[in-house]
Amino acid sequence: MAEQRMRVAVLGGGSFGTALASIAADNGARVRQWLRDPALVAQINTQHCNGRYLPDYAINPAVVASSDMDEVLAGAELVLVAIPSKAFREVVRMARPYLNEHQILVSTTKGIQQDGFKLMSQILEEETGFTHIGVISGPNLATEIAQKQLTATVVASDDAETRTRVQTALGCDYFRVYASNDRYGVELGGALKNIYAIAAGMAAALGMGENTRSMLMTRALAEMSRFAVDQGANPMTFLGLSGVGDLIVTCSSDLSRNYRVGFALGQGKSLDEAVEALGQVAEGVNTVRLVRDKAREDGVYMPLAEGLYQVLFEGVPAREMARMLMLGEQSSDVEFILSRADVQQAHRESEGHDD
Ligand SMILES: NC(=O)C1=CN([C@@H]2O[C@H](COP(=O)(O)OP(=O)(O)OC[C@H]3O[C@@H](n4cnc5c(N)ncnc54)[C@H](OP(=O)(O)O)[C@@H]3O)[C@@H](O)[C@H]2O)C=CC1
Ligand SMILES: O=C(CO)COP(=O)(O)O
Repeated sequence: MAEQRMRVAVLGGGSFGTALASIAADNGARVRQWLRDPALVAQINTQHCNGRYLPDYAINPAVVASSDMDEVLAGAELVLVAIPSKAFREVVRMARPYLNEHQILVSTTKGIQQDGFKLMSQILEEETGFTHIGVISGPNLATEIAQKQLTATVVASDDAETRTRVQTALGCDYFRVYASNDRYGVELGGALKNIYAIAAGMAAALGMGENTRSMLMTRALAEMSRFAVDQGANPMTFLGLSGVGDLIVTCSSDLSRNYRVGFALGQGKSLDEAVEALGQVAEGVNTVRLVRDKAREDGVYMPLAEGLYQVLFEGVPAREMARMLMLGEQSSDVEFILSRADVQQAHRESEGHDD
């Protein structure tokens, strides 16, 4: 039986990487976790605790941490990369000499690389040229996974073996893994929703109510779908856990770091103060800049991303931006049913009749 244990490597010692490593160990896998901080390595190995990122979590003692990439990757069949987008490529390059084409490589990271607007699995592909590549994304607050709250995620890959192996490695009685073959759509949803989580946190701090949050989330979904179509992706994927599912959790919970950054901004803190106080990655801060620029470049209408960008980087007060957004174009609810162009045309015709 022992020789059938799956061998899993996790790169990253943050909250999500730690939670996933422990789930795989709960499932009986042999798990090695790579992190660069030797003090944290020692703490995980001796106290089975990650005091910096998940202090109250009892990590499965079978997880063995190390700062030695060779040791962590040797013999691994499945490699989960849980490193923030800014350092993702750098860490994959460090790992590259110890990787081989038989391994399954999966990104868990919900961010975008500025250069070329690349998603993380595209970086995995570029750096390795391997075929077994996938992503995990969904409503997965690490702190709740650590509490073994019932949770679901999506593994997305066009490679069936990748999907199945991840479902086997991570699926258990508190963590369900659904499958998708739309890797780009699943990954894009995970990255985009962080933008709107910042806006939702800000709205909450400003005392805005549930109608407002509901409007924000639904219009966020419309905006994300518009962007997905522009990028050649299938917006139907956003109806799943990695789209609307993740949007709901991240826009509703102060366990989300993006939401917390937004909340701090809404309380009047500067962006630097909010990010500093968080002490962890809030991918949405970078993503809003990249998506806003890309939307402008491609002529995609994204008023929420544009508005948030102006609040974050151009000093427009959040309340003033909310007012401007409320007075903006009143368009179609679901554009796949009634197009924006049709609504705009009807307005023009109505104005013509009024003359
Ligand atoms: N946390 C969550 O609830 C979820 C997170 N995610 C995604 O997972 C990704 C990883 O997140 P998470 O675990 O939460 O991140 P954290 O911010 O909790 O931790 C980041 C980890 O990456 C390491 N790291 C950062 N920069 C480098 C570098 N240059 N070289 C080596 N290691 C580095 C950090 O090491 P050090 O401590 O030494 O800086 C730390 O171990 C994020 O992009 C996030 O979007 C997805 C779903 C849920
Ligand atoms: O992606 C997440 C939950 O699904 C985690 O969100 P934050 O990165 O905002 O904490």
